Amino acid sequence: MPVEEFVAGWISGAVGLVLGHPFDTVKVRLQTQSTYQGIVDCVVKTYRHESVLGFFKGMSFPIASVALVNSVLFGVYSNTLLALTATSHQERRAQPPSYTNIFIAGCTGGLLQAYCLAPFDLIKVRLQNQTEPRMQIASSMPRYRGPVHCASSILREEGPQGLFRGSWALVLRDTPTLGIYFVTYEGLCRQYTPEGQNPSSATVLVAGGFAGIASWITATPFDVIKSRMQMDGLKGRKYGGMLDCMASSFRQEGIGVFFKGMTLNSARAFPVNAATFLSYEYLLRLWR
Ligand SMILES: C[N+](C)(C)CCCC[C@H](N)C(=O)O
Repeated sequence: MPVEEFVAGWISGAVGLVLGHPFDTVKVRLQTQSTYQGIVDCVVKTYRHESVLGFFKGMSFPIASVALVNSVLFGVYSNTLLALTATSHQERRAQPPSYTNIFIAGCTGGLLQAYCLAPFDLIKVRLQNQTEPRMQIASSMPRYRGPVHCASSILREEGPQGLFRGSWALVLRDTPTLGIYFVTYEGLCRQYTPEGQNPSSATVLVAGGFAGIASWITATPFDVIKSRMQMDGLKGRKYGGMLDCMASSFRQEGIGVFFKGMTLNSARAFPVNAATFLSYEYLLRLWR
């Protein structure tokens, strides 16, 4: 089993993650809290109240887990393609796999990475939603002191299954949309690269960026539901389950609720995934 893909997936994921975290924090807050009027309002309030550090809340666990999550995504994707088409990463430029196989491999990678991601993503979302400034008076101490305290509190208060809250919505969000992700990336690379050659860095950046946007636009409706399910349970249970969460969000806020955070998801997706694919391709070529 080629190991390079796993390692390249890990490093490239970390690069993308740091770049995109501030966008992600604002998005999570807009999706789950109704105190903000919009992106600008949320940015201003976060900055005033919590300084620039507020935007980086909840980042340490994703950094630690991106190794696992992204290496599972890229590693499973590449190895599924190997099983389906009997071509390794090096051979794929000369013998390009069909889009159906790329889609199936992307979905398989997406499904498995969603399960690894679930507990880390939950902790990230809970920490991002703490709006207390870092330095404070005892009366407004945030509920969680950090990622480890957050994980242990959830285990204690909500049980082990509490750590997987929202994981169904996460699986539904990631499985088809990671198929779309790789199909878009490959499609754009092929479009702009002469046959049999490796795509140029500019092509990889643009194809990666648009793959991220296509995947995040389609993922946003389940992303909203996922974030809301993850916050549920913090102050008692509000939703009877995923379907109930969808129905009651729709009833209260209309169809627009499923598109909350779409602008930010797309704005974040371009740089994050351009960087991810560029470093991924670069590392794999380096190790050949
Ligand atoms: C499938 N979905 C769009 C949800 C995620 C795509 C993941 C790509 C990258 N790790 C990122 O954070 O943008």
